[in-house]
Amino acid sequence: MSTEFAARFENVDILFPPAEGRAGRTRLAAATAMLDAGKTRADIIESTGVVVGAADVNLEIAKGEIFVIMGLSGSGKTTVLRAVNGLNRISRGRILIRHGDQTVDMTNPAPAALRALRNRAVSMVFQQFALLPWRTVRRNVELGLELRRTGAAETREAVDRWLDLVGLLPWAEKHAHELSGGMQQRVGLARALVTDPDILLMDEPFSALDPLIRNKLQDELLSLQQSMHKTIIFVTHDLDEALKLGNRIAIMKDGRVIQVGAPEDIVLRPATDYVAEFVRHMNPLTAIRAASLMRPLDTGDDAQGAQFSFTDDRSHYRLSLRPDGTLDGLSCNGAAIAVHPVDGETATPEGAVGIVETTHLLKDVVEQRQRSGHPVLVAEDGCIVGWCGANEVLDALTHAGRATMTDASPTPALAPS
Ligand SMILES: Nc1ncnc2c1ncn2[C@@H]1O[C@H](COP(=O)(O)OP(=O)(O)OP(=O)(O)O)[C@@H](O)[C@H]1O
Repeated sequence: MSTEFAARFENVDILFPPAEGRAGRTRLAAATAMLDAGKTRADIIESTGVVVGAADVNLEIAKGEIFVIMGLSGSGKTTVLRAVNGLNRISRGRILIRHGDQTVDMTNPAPAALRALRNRAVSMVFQQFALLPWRTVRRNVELGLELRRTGAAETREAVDRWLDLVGLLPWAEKHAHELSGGMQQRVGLARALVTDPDILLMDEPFSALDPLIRNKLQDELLSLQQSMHKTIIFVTHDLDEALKLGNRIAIMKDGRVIQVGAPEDIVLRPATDYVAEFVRHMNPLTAIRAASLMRPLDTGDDAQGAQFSFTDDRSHYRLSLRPDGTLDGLSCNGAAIAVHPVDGETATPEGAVGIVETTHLLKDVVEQRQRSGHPVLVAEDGCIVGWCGANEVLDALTHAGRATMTDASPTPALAPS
């Protein structure tokens, strides 16, 4: 990956020996040899007592992305996450963390470097919120700044700002037990972000919440991220959550990473039967984006404006593009028809054709089709690049998880008419 990395794992093993000291080291050496000989986790624990938390993990997490680590219980997600801030010791390989213009090697960090990293570069949000019950909301959020000995005025300003951003300013003087679970986790989030870390570690932060609140907090996190651009490493065992939040997802099994990819890579091109099995249970509406399901317009490299025609649901559409790729006009069965860019703020007028961006989800496309009764146009940076009709939507709904949409039956590009 050419983008700047925030964290990089290079051939990382994390093994948990049953004892410390020399006995532990001997067993670790035996376990490492077994790992290299291709023995399973079960074999290794049986003969050496060593638990393989993570094995041969290679990851590059880009600055500013939400990177999700997903897998079943015991697959090694938390083990990997906790290695980023030094809570788990690396047995072999190395982890590099970027902090400002420095690169910190987490293999054997000096205590002072580790403290500085935890105080300034990496913050964590926990599943069970981990708020201090005797402190008010405000005093909980202040914690990280207190450890840094930040001045009172600066602390107040930062805490107020974050409490406001998570919608809890009116609750600043309350205690944790007076807040709902969702509100407590918002405090956890504000507490982690108030120190302005480079990397935010989130370990199943929404798992303890009921589905409605969970969904709301996911939306809030995505909306905060639009302005924060933090590097977030997010652990979950829920594929729908992973697909919704992740720019990229790593799937783990038995301590190993078995696939890393964008949500659509995971859904449409699962690397193994194991991943495909997961994907069969996901919700395609919130996983597939317009870019994958659309039928592309084949405008060529030097299109000088063009006319395209297509048929959807027995209606005939013609669209013309200007030389810069923007829409000039659209007709349905010979009659001009209005279009409306879908921006999430203003509702599409009845009967108008919606224009979604390539990043919009299948659910947005379905909603637009439902609303207008017409296909949906797909744009990228203002240029029309494709459209989604009934067949494209059906294909996406029925083929997702069988990995046939793009591999075995590619949708042909439409040539200019
Ligand atoms: N400190 C530790 N000492 C010994 N074994 C550990 C330790 N931490 C994790 N393990 C073991 O490592 C393996 C991976 O655990 P980990 O907590 O990373 O899994 P996980 O995918 O996060 O699971 P969960 O979703 O249940 O938290 C498990 O077998 C676990 O028992």
